[in-house]
Amino acid sequence: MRDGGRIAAAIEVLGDVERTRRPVQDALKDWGLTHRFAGSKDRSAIGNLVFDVLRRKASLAAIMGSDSPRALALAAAVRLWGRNVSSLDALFAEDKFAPASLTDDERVALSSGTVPADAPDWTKGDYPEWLASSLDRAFGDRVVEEGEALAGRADVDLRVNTLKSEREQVLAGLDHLKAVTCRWSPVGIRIPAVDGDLRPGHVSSDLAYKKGWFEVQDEGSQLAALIAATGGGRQVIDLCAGAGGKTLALSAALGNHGQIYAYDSDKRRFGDILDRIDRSGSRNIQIREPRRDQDVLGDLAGKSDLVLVDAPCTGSGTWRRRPDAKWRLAPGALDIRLKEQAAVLDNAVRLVKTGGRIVYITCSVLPEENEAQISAFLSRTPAFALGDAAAAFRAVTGQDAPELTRLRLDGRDGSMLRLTPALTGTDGFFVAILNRTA
Ligand SMILES: C[S@@+](CC[C@H](N)C(=O)[O-])C[C@H]1O[C@@H](n2cnc3c(N)ncnc32)[C@H](O)[C@@H]1O
Repeated sequence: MRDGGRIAAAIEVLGDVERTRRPVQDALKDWGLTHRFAGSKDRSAIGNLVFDVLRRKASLAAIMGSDSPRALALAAAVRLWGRNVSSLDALFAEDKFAPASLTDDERVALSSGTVPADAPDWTKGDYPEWLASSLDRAFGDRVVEEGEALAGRADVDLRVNTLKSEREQVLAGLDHLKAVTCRWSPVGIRIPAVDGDLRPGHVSSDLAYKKGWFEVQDEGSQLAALIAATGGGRQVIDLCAGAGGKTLALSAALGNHGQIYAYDSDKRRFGDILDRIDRSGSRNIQIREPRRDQDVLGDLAGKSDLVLVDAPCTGSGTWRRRPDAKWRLAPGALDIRLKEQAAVLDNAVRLVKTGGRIVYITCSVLPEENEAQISAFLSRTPAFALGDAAAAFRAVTGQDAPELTRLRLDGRDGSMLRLTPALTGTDGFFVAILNRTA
C-alpha cells in the first residue's frame, strides 16, 4: 500500500472508533482481518497514524477547524509526520485507494493552520475538558507541557531480570534496536520510540526474552517496584497483582528471597502470570486466587512486612500508550476507581504488621487518585505515617528525584513521588509509602 491508501485506512478506522466507541485495537484488528492484502508494514503504519491522531486529537482539530476523522488523519500526516501538502495532492490524484482530493480549505489549514493562542489549555495539551481542573491542580502553569508530554509516543522500556542476566549482557544483544540504559532505573534498558510510519522493534520474539532475561516494563513501573522493595522484608503481599508486572520486579529486587503472595480480586487478571513466573526463574512467588465467601489472605493478617497496593486507577499516566482511553475515560469511571482504591487500602491495613508498610502505587497523574487518596487514608487510619518516597527514590537510583516530582502533604513529614513523561521521561506514576507505626 502507498501513503494514500494508508491514510484512507486510518480515516476508516477512526470513523469506526468514533461510531462504535470500541477500543481502537479492536477496530484495527478488524480492519486487518477484512483487508488481508495489507502487509504487516501497512498495518503498523496505519496503526501508528491512528494512535498519533488520538494522542493529539484536540490540537489537530483546532488546527483543522474540524474533528472529522478525515481532517484529523490529514493533519497528523502533515503536521506530525512531515508529509507535505503538494505531495499529498499528487499522491491522492494517482492512487485509487487514497482519500478524495484535498479541498482548498483543507490545503490552507494543513499548510498554515495553528492552534489559536486563546484556545483552552485542554486543547493545547490534548486532554479531556472535564479533567482540566484536576490537571490544573496537579500541574499548575505546567499543565500544557505535561499534557503535551502525555500525548507523545512512548519509548519501549525493558526491565533486566537480574535473577537470570545482567544489564550489559542484555544491552549487547539489542544493539540493532539502538537500545540504551535508562536514566533512573538501575535495571532498565530503553529502546527509543520510532517516528512516523516506522515499525517499533519487536523484542518479544527475541531469544533473550524467551530465556527470561528481561521483561517489557515501563521505567516508571520498574522504579515503583524497586522503591517498594527498598525496605526489604520476608513476607510480601502484592494485593493487586494483575498479570504480575510488579510481582516479578519485586521478586528479582528481593533476590528470590522471602515469600511474595500475589493476589488479585479478579482472577482473570492473572492472565499468563504462571508462564511469566516460570520464564523469570522466580521461586518466591505464590499465587492466591480469590474464592467466593472465603478470605484467602486471612492467614496472613498482621504478618506482612510489605503490602503492595498497585491500585486500580484511571491509567491517566499511560495515555501515551493508550491514547483512546484518554478520550473514553468518563467521570463515572473515576468515581468507581476512587472507591476501589479506598477499599483496597483499607483491606491492606489488616495484613500489615506493626513496623511494616503499605506501598501505594497508581499509574495516574490525577490528584484525586493520588495525594487526596493518601491524605484521606492517613486521616482515617492513625496507625500509619507517611514514609519518605523521595529518599527511597535516591536509594534506588543514586540520584535525587527532580524537585517537581517530590510531593508533600500539608503538615506531615515524609514525601510522595510523582513521575511523569515531562519530568522523568517515564509513564505517569505515583508512589506513597505508608509506614505502620502502631
Ligand atoms: C493496576 S492493575 C495491577 C497491575 C499489576 N500489578 C502489574 O504490575 O502488572 C490493578 C489491579 O487491581 C485489581 N483490583 C481491583 N480491586 C481490587 C481489590 N479490591 N482487591 C484486589 N485487587 C483488586 C484489578 O483486578 C487489577 O488487576
